Amino acid sequence: MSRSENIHVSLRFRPLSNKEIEENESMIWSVSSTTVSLKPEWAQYLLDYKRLSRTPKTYNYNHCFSSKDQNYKVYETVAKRVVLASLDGYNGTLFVYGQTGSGKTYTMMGNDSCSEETLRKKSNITPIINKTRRSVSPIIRNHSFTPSSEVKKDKGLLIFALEDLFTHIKNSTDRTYCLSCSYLEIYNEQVYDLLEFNNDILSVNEDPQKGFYVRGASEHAIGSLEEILKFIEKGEANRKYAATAMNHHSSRSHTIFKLNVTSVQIENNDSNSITTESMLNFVDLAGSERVSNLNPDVSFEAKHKQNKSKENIETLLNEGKHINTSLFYLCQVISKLSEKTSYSSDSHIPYRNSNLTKILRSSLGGNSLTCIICTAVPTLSQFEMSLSTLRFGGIAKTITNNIEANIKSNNNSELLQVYQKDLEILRKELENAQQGGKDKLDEALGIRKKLEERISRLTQMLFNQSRQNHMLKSFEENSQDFKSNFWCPGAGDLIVDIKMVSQGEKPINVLKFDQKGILALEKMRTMNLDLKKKEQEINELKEFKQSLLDSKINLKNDLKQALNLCQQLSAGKEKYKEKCKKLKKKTKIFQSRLALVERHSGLSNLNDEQLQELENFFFYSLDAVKNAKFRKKYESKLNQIQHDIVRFESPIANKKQKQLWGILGLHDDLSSISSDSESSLDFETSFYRNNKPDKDCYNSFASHDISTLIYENFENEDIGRNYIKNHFVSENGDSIPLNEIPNTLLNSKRN
Ligand SMILES: Nc1ncnc2c1ncn2[C@@H]1O[C@H](COP(=O)(O)OP(=O)(O)OP(=O)(O)O)[C@@H](O)[C@H]1O
Repeated sequence: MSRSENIHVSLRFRPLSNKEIEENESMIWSVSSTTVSLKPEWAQYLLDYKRLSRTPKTYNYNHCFSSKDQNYKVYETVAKRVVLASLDGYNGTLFVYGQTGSGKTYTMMGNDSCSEETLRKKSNITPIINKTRRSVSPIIRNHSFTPSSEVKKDKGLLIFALEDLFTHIKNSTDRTYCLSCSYLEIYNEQVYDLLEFNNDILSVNEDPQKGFYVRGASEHAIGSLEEILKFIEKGEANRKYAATAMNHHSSRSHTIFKLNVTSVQIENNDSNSITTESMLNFVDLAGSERVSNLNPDVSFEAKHKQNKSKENIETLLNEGKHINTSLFYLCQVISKLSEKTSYSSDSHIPYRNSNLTKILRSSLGGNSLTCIICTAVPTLSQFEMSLSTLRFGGIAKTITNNIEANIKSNNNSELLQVYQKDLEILRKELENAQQGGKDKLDEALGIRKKLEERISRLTQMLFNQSRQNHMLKSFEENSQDFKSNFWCPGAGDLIVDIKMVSQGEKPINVLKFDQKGILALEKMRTMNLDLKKKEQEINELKEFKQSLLDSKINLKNDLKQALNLCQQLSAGKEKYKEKCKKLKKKTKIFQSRLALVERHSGLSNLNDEQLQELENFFFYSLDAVKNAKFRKKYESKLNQIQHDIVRFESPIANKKQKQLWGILGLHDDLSSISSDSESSLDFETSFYRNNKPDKDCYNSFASHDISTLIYENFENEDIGRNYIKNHFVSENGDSIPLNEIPNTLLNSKRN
């Protein structure tokens, strides 16, 4: 069953620093247990100097802490509840928010030493602007509040929380707890692992079930408080700090210390146990800062002989830019969450804008008891920055989270049941022994020792079991990663085992395997084999897919060809149809002709031969008819022509006739004339000339007559011809050769 709970917000002002006291800075805020307001005289002052536009309001929070309050009070008042709830399976987040130098790291980490070692280091601290990680513990940081020799020890909330947790775990008799931790840093928007420092950038991934998580972050099992403090110290040594005007030891990154708390409740009566799993986040944010506050304190630097290089300033500016940007996105998420209605969904909350908001996703509006401690500087000079922090806190406390304990029911192994029974028996024995008075004291102590041993063994077993489960889960989730981390080149399927790792083979992100981890390795080996098989199957499938693709292409081409063929066929079909139509028509005609033929010939059912004969006959007749038609046509034309000839010839003939008759008459006349041939010839020629007969007529008649004339009038032909030659000329005056006089005329004359 989940329940809603608003984010718990408290406000804390730090005391004035030595420097601020020297500069006569005043504390302008008055603080009660739950409210913060400006002191009236300072409110008026700020209004007068226009640093405030209207009368300031009183700010309410779940708790407010004055500059005199110690970390312990803060822990007891606001953090303890969240921390202890983790033992019952509730996720929790404690985070500190505020401007740079306002006491966030002090609140979270304190200024107390965790070990003798760190105390020894204290005297060697040289706060410098650095780009790289330094081996400086947070708990040995140099405070300018009191002389270093008199540093007042004050543990941070994280240390109080861990101490509290371990005390509770120790006192718990019905549950066994397993703790593991990881420590992350977001520097310039990149996520680093502070416990496995190798400068590898980790990615923040999203999982539908888990939500956002940092992939590849190392997780370390914790056996004791000392162990965990060592991890913190290691992480802090890798964290980035730098000196700025506001803080000589300013955090340049956001850090998230994650504590996984798993508990197993041991029931006496049955083998079922309740397992709870929770996550506690301790978030120390880098402080929002003004660019003007970034310059390192010159006097401080001079004191420490520190060179203020241009490069350092650029680094600081870049860091400041990233810090402010991510804080801006955090404020944006907070603001959106405060506006969130029951209708709006998470998709409207811009968690994805930065790694910080992604990592804090479950703490802001998710399943987590969240407690924000806003830290502020109470001075007049930092008024605006403090106001901004107060507003942030005001908005954040309106955000509601849905909280639900992460409880699982779990079946333990038979061994676990045996241990449970053993424990029960031992407890009873102890009770009996304790009741037996002094005599039984030794016995009771012995039983108690046994009981403690069993408990310790059981704890160890549960812890290993939980670790193993955790690892197996990780293997399943990140099998690919594990493969690449543990794959030994050239060793086939073999996995690098612990020995090889210890011999310096150096796989990256090595998990420290305990004996139980070997089991997990075995499982991983099997998984690798499975993976290989799967890869082979995938390859085969890929090949099959390729062959399918090839045949798809071939089929496509075939289809194209078939389509073309279809098109051609359909075009041919059209033609064929047309032809069929024509043939049908012809057949019809033929049939009708055939019928005609049959009707006229009186024949029926003619065979092919007969038909052929008929056809020949038909065409022959047709030719004959055609010829007869032609002949008739041309005969009539011929007649017409002949008729025309006659028509045209008759006047010529008449004329000829007339001329002939004239010639003949002349001839007679000539005969009767005296023998003076020359005169008759002259006459004759002159006649021709005067009558001008046409050339043909002249030729036809004259030649004949001339021959006759020659023959009849000249005793010698040559003399006659010469004569004619000289005197017989054509119409145009040329003399006509005798051989050209047509003989035909002679015939016609005779006729
Ligand atoms: N409540 C307090 N009591 C005594 N000293 C304090 C308190 N809060 C802060 N300080 C001192 O103020 C200085 C700045 O504090 P701290 O480094 O915690 O600031 P911060 O908010 O973490 O700054 P940044 O964001 O720059 O890291 C430190 O020297 C710290 O010891």
